[in-house]
Amino acid sequence: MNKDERRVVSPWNIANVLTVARLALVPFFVVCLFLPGTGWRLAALGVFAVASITDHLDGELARRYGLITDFGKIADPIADKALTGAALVSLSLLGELGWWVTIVILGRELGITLLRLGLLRHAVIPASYGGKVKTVLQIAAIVLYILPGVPDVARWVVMGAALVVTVGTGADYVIRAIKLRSLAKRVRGE
Ligand SMILES: O=P(O)(O)OC[C@H](O)CO
Repeated sequence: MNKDERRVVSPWNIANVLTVARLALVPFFVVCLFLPGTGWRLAALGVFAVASITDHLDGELARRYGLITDFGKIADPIADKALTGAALVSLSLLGELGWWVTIVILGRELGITLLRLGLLRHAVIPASYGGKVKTVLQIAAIVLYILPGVPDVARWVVMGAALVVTVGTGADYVIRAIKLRSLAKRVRGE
């Protein structure tokens, strides 16, 4: 074991603080989105953009400075889901996005979160590369829905891609979880 592996990383590091800050921005984003007028819409877009940038930043800082913690591996996807979930539900409540899209995406996100938490005693399942691509696509689609005047076809193409990757990566996590569980059982000799 080298010095770095022995080093204990506090969960209260800059990467995790950014993750928690993203979570804290969610209510401000929702309030701005529901307030009438283009000014508030653009404010909602600004808050959403800042929160989304922290998604990229926290992972980058954690990797670069060795700040990867189990707390971060669990909290980062939860903060992402809270932000995108709040945006999707709000857009559906405003009548700007079909409820079925929100339900499919939230169903996948909730299911994978429960799967992650359920497997915690065996291992922490971090976000996969596909999961990160999925989040970027969801964020891009949501931005197109929030921005006034974007053609419907552009919104649909990006949201369609987000839906496909969301469901596909969800299935991939389920397969990984099944393999992990049977491996853990074999190790315990069950
Ligand atoms: O697909 P998930 O559940 O691993 O979530 C991915 C994260 O949101 C990427 O930052």
